[in-house]
Amino acid sequence: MSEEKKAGAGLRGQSAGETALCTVGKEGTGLTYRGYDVRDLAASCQFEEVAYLLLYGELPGRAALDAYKRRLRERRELPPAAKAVLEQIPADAHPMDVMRTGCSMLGTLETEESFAEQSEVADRLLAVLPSIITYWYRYSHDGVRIDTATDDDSIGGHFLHLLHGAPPNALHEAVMNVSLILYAEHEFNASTFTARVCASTLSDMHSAITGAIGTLRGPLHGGANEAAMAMLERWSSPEEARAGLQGMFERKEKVMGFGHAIYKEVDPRNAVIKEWSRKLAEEVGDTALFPVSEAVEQVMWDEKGLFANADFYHASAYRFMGIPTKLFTPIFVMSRHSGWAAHVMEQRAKNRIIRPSADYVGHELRPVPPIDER
Ligand SMILES: CC(=O)SCCNC(=O)CCNC(=O)[C@H](O)C(C)(C)COP(=O)(O)OP(=O)(O)OC[C@H]1O[C@@H](n2cnc3c(N)ncnc32)[C@H](O)[C@@H]1OP(=O)(O)O
Ligand SMILES: O=C([O-])CC(=O)C(=O)O
Repeated sequence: MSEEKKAGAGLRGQSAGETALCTVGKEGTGLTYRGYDVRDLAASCQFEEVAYLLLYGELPGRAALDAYKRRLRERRELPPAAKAVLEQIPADAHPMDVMRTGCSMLGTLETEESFAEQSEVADRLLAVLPSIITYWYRYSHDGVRIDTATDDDSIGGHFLHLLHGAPPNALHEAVMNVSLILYAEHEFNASTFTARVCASTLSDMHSAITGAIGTLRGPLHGGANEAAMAMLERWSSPEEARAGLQGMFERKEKVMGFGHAIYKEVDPRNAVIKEWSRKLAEEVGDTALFPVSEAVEQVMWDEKGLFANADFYHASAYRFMGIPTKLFTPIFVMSRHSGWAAHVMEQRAKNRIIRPSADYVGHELRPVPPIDER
């Protein structure tokens, strides 16, 4: 990419507004949610506490957290009309399309009539997104109509329970909790910015979240965790991975799960999820995927100066927990919804329609030729 193109391309380095929710890459590395370091949140909080922090402004006390978790548990059931729609979606549909459709469908059944309802809509979606994806998955793949109204304590546990048909062990529930915290919020990334643009027109919450899901789907953004898994499973040893990477470099292919638009030295989420992936590798007795992942990480750093981003070790972590690859990015949705909804609320609180300008690079003004002369 030329320097001239790079300067303006992708709005890189330009501020597009204010937020009190998050900082990304200050001093090149850190990530904070409302002033808390994400590593501290991941070490000592439940995802529901972090969602509450993002949506309501402060970490909850014990009583507020218990009440919030109860509130979310009560909102896990799908309306019959949503189930009927999900049952029509074929098994080979992409699960991100299912998430997008499910969210949009809910917008027709439980429409946000006024912004006074925004917290209710945000919490309802937070509670029901795992139900949407697992209801469709289990119906289309296993032919069962699951009861999504479980009393699992956590959102991560609820998801794994519905997916596998049995409650998860403590390690898996802990990994899901950390994963959901790490993915929850990231300033003006592409999907969040989509949500804010939509909200800035005074549109409804479901529209903003549906648009954000569509944006997260791409392999340059949330879809990279699935793309990283597809790449890693081609190699069964570090040697194969090193050779495979050389081929990718020669063909100038992107290596998914590496690089970042904002971080320049490290993505702080990577070290956290990597350690949990290592624990899971020990649990399942893995001798291939984790060493292959580490070899890829080393080669990318040594030869390209590129570091693993949040998506890379999520691939192996999710695989070790038996989660199908195509459900990786929907888990990202289940988490990032908390950030998206918080941004929608922040945008609404101090709104001006988001409408930048473009540098025109097309034709000079010219006459319209008669149709037979074109
Ligand atoms: C949760 C998330 O969404 S994190 C991001 C997930 N996405 C991925 O992992 C996809 C792979 N990574 C990428 O495509 C990019 O690094 C992005 C999209 C994340 C960031 O894009 P940009 O900000 O445009 O990257 P940046 O300008 O830093 O790239 C610099 C150079 O490194 C190259 N590069 C960046 N990432 C990679 C990569 N993963 N593999 C190979 N080359 C890369 C770019 O092609 C670019 O080369 P060029 O100057 O010859 O065009
Ligand atoms: O910030 C970005 O551009 C992408 C990212 O890491 C995220 O959304 O988590």
